[in-house]
Amino acid sequence: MSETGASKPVITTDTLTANIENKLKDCGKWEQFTANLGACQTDYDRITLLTSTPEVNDMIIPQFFRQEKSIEEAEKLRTAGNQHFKSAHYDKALGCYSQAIQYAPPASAENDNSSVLALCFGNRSAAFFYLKQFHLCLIDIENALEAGFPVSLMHKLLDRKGKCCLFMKRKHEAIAAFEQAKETLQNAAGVQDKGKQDMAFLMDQFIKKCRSLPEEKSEDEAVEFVHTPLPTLTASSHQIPCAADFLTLQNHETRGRGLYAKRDIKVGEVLIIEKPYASVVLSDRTLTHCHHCCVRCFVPLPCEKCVDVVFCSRQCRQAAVESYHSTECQLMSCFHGGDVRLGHLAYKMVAKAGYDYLMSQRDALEYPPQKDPGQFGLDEKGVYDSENYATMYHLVGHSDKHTVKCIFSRAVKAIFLLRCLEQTSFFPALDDRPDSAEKRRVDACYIGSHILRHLQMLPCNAHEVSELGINWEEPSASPTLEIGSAIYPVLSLINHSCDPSVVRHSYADVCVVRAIRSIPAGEEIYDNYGALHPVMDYAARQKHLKKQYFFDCACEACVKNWPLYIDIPRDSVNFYCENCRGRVPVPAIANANSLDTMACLDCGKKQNIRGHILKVGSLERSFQEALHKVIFSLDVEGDALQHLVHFLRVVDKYVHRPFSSHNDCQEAIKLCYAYKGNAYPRTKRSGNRLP
Ligand SMILES: C[S@@+](CC[C@H](N)C(=O)[O-])C[C@H]1O[C@@H](n2cnc3c(N)ncnc32)[C@H](O)[C@@H]1O
Repeated sequence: MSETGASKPVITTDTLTANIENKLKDCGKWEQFTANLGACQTDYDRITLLTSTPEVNDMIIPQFFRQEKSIEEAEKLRTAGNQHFKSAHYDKALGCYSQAIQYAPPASAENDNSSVLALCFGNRSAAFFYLKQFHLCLIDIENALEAGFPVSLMHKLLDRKGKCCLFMKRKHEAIAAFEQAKETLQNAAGVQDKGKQDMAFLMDQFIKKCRSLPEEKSEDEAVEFVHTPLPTLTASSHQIPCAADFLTLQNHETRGRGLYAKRDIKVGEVLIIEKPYASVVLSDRTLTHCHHCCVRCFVPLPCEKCVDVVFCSRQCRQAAVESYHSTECQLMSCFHGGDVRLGHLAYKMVAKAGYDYLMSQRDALEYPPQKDPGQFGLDEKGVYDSENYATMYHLVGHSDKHTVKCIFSRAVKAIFLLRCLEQTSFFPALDDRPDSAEKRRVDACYIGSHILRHLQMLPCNAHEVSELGINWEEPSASPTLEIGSAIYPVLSLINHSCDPSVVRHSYADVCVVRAIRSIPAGEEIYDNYGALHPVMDYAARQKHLKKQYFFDCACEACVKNWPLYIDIPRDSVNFYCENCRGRVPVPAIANANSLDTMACLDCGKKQNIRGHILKVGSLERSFQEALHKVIFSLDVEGDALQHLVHFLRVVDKYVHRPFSSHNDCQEAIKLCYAYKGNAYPRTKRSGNRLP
């Protein structure tokens, strides 16, 4: 790795693959090489072939370009921030201070300019204060104190803390901060005695004001900045701990493993709350979203060593460093320059599992004790646990269906990532034993085979981590933004339908799965793989699913060729036949009283379903009102969501899909749930400004 940090041109792994292909063609070895690659049976054989072919191996040298922490750069950015601050451009000042914080090295024994980081935090706290973001200001004051804020300026920081607490009506904290501020005045540099007296007088005035405040309980606003509190499962499954106890894992002849309902599941019930085994934020979000949990950072905290990632809290930073960040810190620009995309996730999965685990589990992973593929990933107690690496190892990869060229490009990427891993402390150091180098070569091929395996399975198993980009003017037009990618071993068990029964939402990087239509006992749970029947026609859906997921969809919407949303007939609704669950067409729900007996289109039986029609019709008004509240005002605090859920439960009982009101209701419910998860900005009035 370059120790100089000098800028070097960076080549993407796609270009690298093309260059290697050209080189092999130029020397007439391409045909034989691809034939050999096509004949390889395992990922280990594939990695071994590429690494033992000099024309390939010698070209896969990641270019390491890293930007170091720099006091000079930090000071430059802090000065720019101060200029914006003086002109009362607090938003711009905030941006500069956040960048300065990225570059400022933390305090250390060798680093006598240690207060730069603390000063940057202090400056940013001032910008938050003037933006009236008192909660965020307090966090940065704590950051400044932790980073060693200079004693000579401490009175200013504590005075700001007092004022923040006063604005937030935290009476006792405010008094304590002003008292402390007064005490530290004696150390204030460059302030005459008279100035100190004036300041102390003002602080006393504030203390008086605080004392006159009523006693109030302060509320923790922190969670509201990013998402509402996580829901809970009523009871969790013994077999799949992050899933509800009414789900079970089964194997289907053509669809493979899937999750099934053990009892009737109602619209709105929570089925799964899963933390990913690993997640990554997208490369354009690395300075706005937490590297560990993907949540939007309002007070970004830098990594202490690299300038490329931010964390939302000390806890996340510590968890990342202890688990995997030490094996990627300083390599982030290499991943971005190499444009490895999902490769970073594959890398992180292997880094998190660790060398010792992967070596010790080699036999168990390659030759699982279970004979039935439907049982793969279950541990010795029969538990399918998302924290168990074996669950991911056995996710469907379809490696037999990829073209040789595709395997080649993924294998190049895997070796690129392996070389990155080799730059870190992941592998044990070579020792003096004569076979040490050879053992390392074999180990490296084995670790590389895991990266390649994940690169093949991630395109059909990884999920996005999302955030609702709230458009307060037109809530129904709020886009769902992709902020990261993650691997959830349980979610990955859910098969696809173009008419899904569940919907997923992110709370930080935790995924919450809820029922979006009624699911009868025994039915399989269906997610959607980006091919929804109301908005994508049959041919486009089939093409997408075949290309990325290698199957022909035979869901009800596909088999019955349901129309697109805009083409769903509005002049007639099909109710369930009491005899055969077939279709009884009803021309106008509103005129149910005038309707007589009607015949089922499927079994021909005549019946009077006026009672059912009236039940649906009686909800029409509350449904429309709730829909209006959600779609036009994103009013999710009242009972709108409850009305929508009730409407859907009743409609599901009596009416066949497709039914346009069913779609409208589902979309409104999804918007409510999306708002409860990651959503930004969460308030209409001020928004939460992004540093
Ligand atoms: C994310 S995995 C789902 C879990 C998978 N069935 C398993 O056994 O691990 C996606 C893969 O499952 C299969 N699959 C998903 N939905 C399907 C469907 N509706 N029909 C047939 N196969 C399906 C396809 O092979 C697809 O690539």
